[in-house]
Amino acid sequence: MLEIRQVTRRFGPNTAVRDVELKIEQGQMVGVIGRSGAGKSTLLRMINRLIDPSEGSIFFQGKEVSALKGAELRRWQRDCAMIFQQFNLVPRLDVLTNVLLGRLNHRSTVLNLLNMFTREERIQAIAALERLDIAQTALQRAGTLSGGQQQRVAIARALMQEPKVILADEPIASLDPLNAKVVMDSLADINAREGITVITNLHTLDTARAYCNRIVGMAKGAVVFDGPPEALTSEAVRTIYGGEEGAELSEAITSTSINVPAPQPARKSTGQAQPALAAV
Ligand SMILES: Nc1ncnc2c1ncn2[C@@H]1O[C@H](COP(=O)(O)OP(=O)(O)OP(=O)(O)O)[C@@H](O)[C@H]1O
Repeated sequence: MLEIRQVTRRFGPNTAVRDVELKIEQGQMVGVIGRSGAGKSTLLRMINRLIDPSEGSIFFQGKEVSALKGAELRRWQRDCAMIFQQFNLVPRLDVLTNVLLGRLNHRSTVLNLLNMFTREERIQAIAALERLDIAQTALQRAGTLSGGQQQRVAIARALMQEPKVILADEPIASLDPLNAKVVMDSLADINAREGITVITNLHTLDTARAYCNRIVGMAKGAVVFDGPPEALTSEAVRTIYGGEEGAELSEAITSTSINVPAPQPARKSTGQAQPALAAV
C-alpha cells in the first residue's frame, strides 16, 4: 500500500500540490487527471522522490519513503519505476543497452563502471523487449526509433527494475492515437498480469475511463475527485476541469481519440476508494 499523507509542495509563493491524502492498494491502476498545471506531475515526482514534499509524508508498505536517504532511497527509486512523456532514453545507445540500464540500481558500482551485464540480464532484457513486441529493434540506436517504439523501450527498461510501482507521467501525450493505445495496453497488461501498481497522469478523460479502475481528479493542486470511472459524472468532470454550471463540457476537449471499443471490465480493484467529490 502506498500512502500519501497530507502532502503539500510549494514552489516559492505557488502551491503546486495542496494537502493531498491518498491510499493506493497494491495492484491498482490509477489515472490522475486534471487541467495543465493542476499538480499531477509534481505529485508523481514526489512519490518517486525526484522532488521532496514541503509538508506531509509518503509511506510505502509502512516505510516512510519521503525520509529515505542514500542506498535506501536508491532502492525505493528502483521499486518505483518512472516513465516520462519524452521517454528519457539515451538516444545514441542501442535499445538493448537502454533496457539494461534499468538494472543499474540492482548491481554493484564496480560492475556498473565496467559496463558489464550478465547473460541472464541480457536474456531478461530481450524478454522484456519481446513482451513489448519490439525485440527486432534491440540493436538499433534508440534515437532512431519512432516515439511509440521509444516509449515501449522505456517501459521495457522500467520492467527491468522489477518494480512494485510504475509511475507514468503523461506517457502518451507525445504519441499518435495508435501508438498511445499500444502503450496504454502495455501498461494495463503489466498491471493485470504482474500486479504492479500503475499510477499514470493523463491529460485525457476518455483514456483514464477506458484503462483505469480508479481515477483521481486534481484541480489547483488539490484532489477534487477520487473514485471509479463510473462515478465520473459530468458534474465531477466540471469540478475537475472547470466550466459553467449547466454547460455541457465536451469530452472532445479532453480526448485523445484512442479508439477503445468499450470500457474494459474492472481489473483487480483491491480496496477501491469510494467516489468522493470536493469543492475546488
Ligand atoms: N520546478 C518548478 N518550479 C516552479 N514551479 C513549478 C515547478 N514545477 C511545477 N511548478 C508549478 O506547479 C504547478 C503544477 O505543475 P505540474 O507540472 O505539477 O502540473 P500538471 O498538472 O502536471 O500540468 P501539466 O499537465 O501541464 O504537466 C504549476 O503552476 C507549475 O508552474
